[in-house]
Amino acid sequence: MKTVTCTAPVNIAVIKYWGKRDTGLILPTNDSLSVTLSQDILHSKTTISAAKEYSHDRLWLNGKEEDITKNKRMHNCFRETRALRQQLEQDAAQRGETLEPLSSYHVHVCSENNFPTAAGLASSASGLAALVFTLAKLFDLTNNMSELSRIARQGSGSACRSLFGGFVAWEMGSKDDGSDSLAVQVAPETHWPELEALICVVSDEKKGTSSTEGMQHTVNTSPLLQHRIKEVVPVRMAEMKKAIHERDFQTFAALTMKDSNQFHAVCLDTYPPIFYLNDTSRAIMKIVHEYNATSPDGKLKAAYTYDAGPNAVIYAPKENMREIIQLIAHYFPGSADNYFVDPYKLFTSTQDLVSDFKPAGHAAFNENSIPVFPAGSVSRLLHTKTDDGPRVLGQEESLLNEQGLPKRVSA
Ligand SMILES: Nc1ncnc2c1ncn2[C@@H]1O[C@H](COP(=O)(O)OP(=O)(O)OP(=O)(O)O)[C@@H](O)[C@H]1O
Ligand SMILES: C[C@@](O)(CCOP(=O)(O)OP(=O)(O)O)CC(=O)O
Repeated sequence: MKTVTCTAPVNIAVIKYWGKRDTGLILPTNDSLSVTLSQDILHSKTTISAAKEYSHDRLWLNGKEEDITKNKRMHNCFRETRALRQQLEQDAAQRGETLEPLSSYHVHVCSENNFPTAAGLASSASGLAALVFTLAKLFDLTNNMSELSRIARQGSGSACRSLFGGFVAWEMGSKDDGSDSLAVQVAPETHWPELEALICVVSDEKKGTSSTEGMQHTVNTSPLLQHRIKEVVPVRMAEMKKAIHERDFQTFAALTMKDSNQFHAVCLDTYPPIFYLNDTSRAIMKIVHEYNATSPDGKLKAAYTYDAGPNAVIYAPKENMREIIQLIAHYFPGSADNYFVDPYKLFTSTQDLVSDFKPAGHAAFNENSIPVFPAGSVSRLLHTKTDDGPRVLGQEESLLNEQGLPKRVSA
C-alpha cells in the first residue's frame, strides 16, 4: 500500500469565472484571475492510498463516506492521472525497469475541509486541487503544475487555480479538446506579501443555487454575459495582471470591486434571476465604499469581492487591516467566542478589537451610513493573506490508518 497526504489552498477570484462553453470538459467562457489564500487558515487536506487489495475506489469527505459511482468529475481526475501513471509504467518497462503498477490499483481517498463545505467558500476549488495534487504525488507524476491544472479543471473549474500560490490566471484557451485551458502563475506569493484578506462569513449554510447550475442558466439567458465575455473581461485581465506586477493596489482594488459587481449583475440578468448577496453583504459593500471615500489622500484602502454566496472577502494592504477589522467588527459584531481568527496577532484581546474603534480616523466618515447589525450577522472574521500552493505532508498526518480506512469517522 502506498499513501500520500497533502493540503491545497482556497483561491478567491478577482476576475470571476462564470460560464462554460463545454460543460463536460469544463471549458470556461472567459479568462479569470485569483489570489491564493493561506492554507494556515483555510485548506482541504487529502490522504490517498493505493493498494492492489482494494476492490473499488472510495471517498470519505469530512468523515462520511460518499457514493462516488456517479461523480463524473472525480472519475475524470482519476482517469487522467491514472493514464499519466500508466505511461510512466510503460516507459519504465521499455527501459527494462519495473514500477509498481499503481495505475491498475483502486484508491481510497479521505479528505477534510477545515471550513464549511459547499457554502461559497470555494471548497470545491481546494478540494479538487488537493485530490489531483495528491494523486500526482501518489503516482510520482513528473508533469508540471499547469499540466496538472488541466486535470483539476475537469474536477471543478476554479480548482485549476488552486494548484499555484500567489496570483493565478486561468487561461480559457480556444481548443475544443481543452488542452490549452489551464492555470498559470502571474506572480508568486512573495511578490506582494503586503496584500492581505479578511473573510467575512455571512452564512456558512449550503447555498441554494450551485455555481455549476447557476452559471449555465446565465450562459443560456443573459445578454449581459455576452458583453462581459467579449468586451469587459479581456481588458480587465490585462489591466489586472499589470496592476499585480506593479503592486498597484488602486487599480487592483477598483477592478476587483467592479468585477465582483458585474458578476452579481449577470446573476441578476439571468432569467429567472439568481441572488447570492443578502442585506449583510450589501451593507459590507456600502461600508467599504464609505471607508474608501473618506480616505484622507483619496486612495482606495480596501476592496470587496463576493463569490456565489453572501460571504465577503476584503482585500487590503497589511497596513490598513487593523482598521478594517475594527470597522467590520463594529458594524457586524460577533456572537460567538470563535468570531475572530487573528493569526497575525493584530489584537491583544477581543476588547482591544472593539474598544478603540475610530472610523478611518477621519471626520468625514459618516458613522450612520449603515446601522450596526444584530450580533452574529457576520458569524466569523478570518484574517488571512496570499500564500503558497499545495503542500506535501508527512506520513504522521495521514487521515487513513494502516488498513486504508479513515482514522476518524463522523456519525
Ligand atoms: N475536500 C474535498 N475533496 C473532494 N471533493 C470536495 C472537497 N470539498 C468539496 N468537494 C466537492 O465540492 C462540492 C462543493 O462545491 P460547490 O461549488 O457547491 O461549493 P463551494 O466550492 O463551497 O462554492 P463555490 O465554488 O461557489 O465558491 C462538494 O459537494 C464536493 O463534491
Ligand atoms: C463564483 C466563482 O467562485 C465560480 C466558481 O465556480 P466553480 O469552479 O465552483 O464551478 P464548476 O466549474 O462548475 O465546479 C468564481 C470564480 O471562482 O472564479
